[in-house]
Amino acid sequence: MPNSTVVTIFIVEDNAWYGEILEYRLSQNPDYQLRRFTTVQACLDNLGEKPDVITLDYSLPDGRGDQALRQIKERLPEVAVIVISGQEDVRTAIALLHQGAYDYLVKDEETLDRLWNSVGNLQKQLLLRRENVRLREQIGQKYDPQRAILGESDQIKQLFTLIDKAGRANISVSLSGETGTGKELVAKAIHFRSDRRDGPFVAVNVAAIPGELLESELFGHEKGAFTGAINRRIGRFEEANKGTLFLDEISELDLSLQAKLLRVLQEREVVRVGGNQRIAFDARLMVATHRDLSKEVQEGRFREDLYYRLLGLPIVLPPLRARGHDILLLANSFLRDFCRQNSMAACSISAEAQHLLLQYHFPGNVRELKAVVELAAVLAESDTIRPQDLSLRGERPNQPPLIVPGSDESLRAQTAAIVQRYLQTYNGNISEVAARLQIGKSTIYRMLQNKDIHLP
Ligand SMILES: Nc1ncnc2c1ncn2[C@@H]1O[C@H](COP(=O)(O)OP(=O)(O)OP(=O)(O)O)[C@@H](O)[C@H]1O
Repeated sequence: MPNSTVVTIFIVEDNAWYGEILEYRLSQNPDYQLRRFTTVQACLDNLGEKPDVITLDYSLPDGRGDQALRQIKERLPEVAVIVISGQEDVRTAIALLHQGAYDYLVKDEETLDRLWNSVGNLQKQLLLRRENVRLREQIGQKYDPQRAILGESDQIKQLFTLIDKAGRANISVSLSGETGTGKELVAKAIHFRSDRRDGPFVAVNVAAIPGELLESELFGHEKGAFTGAINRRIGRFEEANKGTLFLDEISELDLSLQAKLLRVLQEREVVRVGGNQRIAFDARLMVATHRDLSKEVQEGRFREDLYYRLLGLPIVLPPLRARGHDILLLANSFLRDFCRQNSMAACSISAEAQHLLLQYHFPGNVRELKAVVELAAVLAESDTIRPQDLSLRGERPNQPPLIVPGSDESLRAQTAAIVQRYLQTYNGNISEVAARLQIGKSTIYRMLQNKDIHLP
């Protein structure tokens, strides 16, 4: 069954005429296996058939959509429920999405197309999931994140060789490269190629944790070790037992913690803050930094003995601007994924925009490229991305920089700002805004639910 392309869909609709229309539209895909019910109870009675998708009329004779949704989800948490309502009600939509509905559609002239797209997207996700399960079963191992590293340039080919070597040898690995070049991605790839792949991959960004909390984050603490230590907590070293511990931005570790880390690595034991028991750990260490660690040593900010202990196999990630046509390969891949995930028409990049991307210096590297391309897909007024849709720093001096390096949040904030502007212009008319931006109404409802935007 996991390999099958069939999607089982229940249509729950008491209006016979409308039910017929929905069934007719969906029946145009021969892979959709359809069943129709007119009451919540009849739907519940047949959940044993394990439908993949349920389209649920909000007002059924024996129950409202939210109650029905709860009952369905209690019994079949995996099923995707698309609620179809007679009238648009933002509050209800938000509540339903919050309750786990996959989508919320309003009965209007576009419902059939939206339903078709929504179910189409679900089918793609479902098939991917099934394929994934099948492959895992077939090769008897977990998904290989090395496949997630895209690139055909010589630099990336060399990187694959190093990942392979690092996967086979159980030595420390130190990754360096500018922000957003893929250091964490590579660390994960090495972990999943190593014989520790069945153990955990634990990542800690040293720079993101306040100094006073870092020691307990890494090594754990005993109950009452300090104000606020209400319970005992194991640290990341213990958590990574039998797996890999990835310490990002290692150069930000202060000198006193550097001394503690060195001792832990020498003795292969940790002592929780406020405790005295020595706890052995078995984790492979990988570290990353965007700084030149040897320079940090020279300038006295990083201990030399720790540096040599951590260095292991050094891997340097090239900046994106040095990867030639990989830029376009990555851009097209990010664009395809983004359009698919957001039910947008597939976009392409015009020759002029491609030229611009190839010329740009990408200080935020792959992370920046991803954000630029996704934002361009939102801003583009047709299905082709043109140079004016690309928010490249320094390209348009009159505009504030749209993408902040190192921040995945920036795209979200920018998208929200655009949607908010449109909502303002179109007096909060969600259908109008969705149509103009070519995004699904459910995307807007989700943004409202997350309080990224608000109704004017
Ligand atoms: N070669 C690649 N193929 C596909 N995606 C990539 C590639 N390199 C990086 N990415 C994506 O770019 C983003 C940034 O990657 P990652 O977090 O690994 O970078 P980093 O070097 O660890 O960044 P930082 O130094 O800021 O922590 C992630 O979304 C990652 O999946």
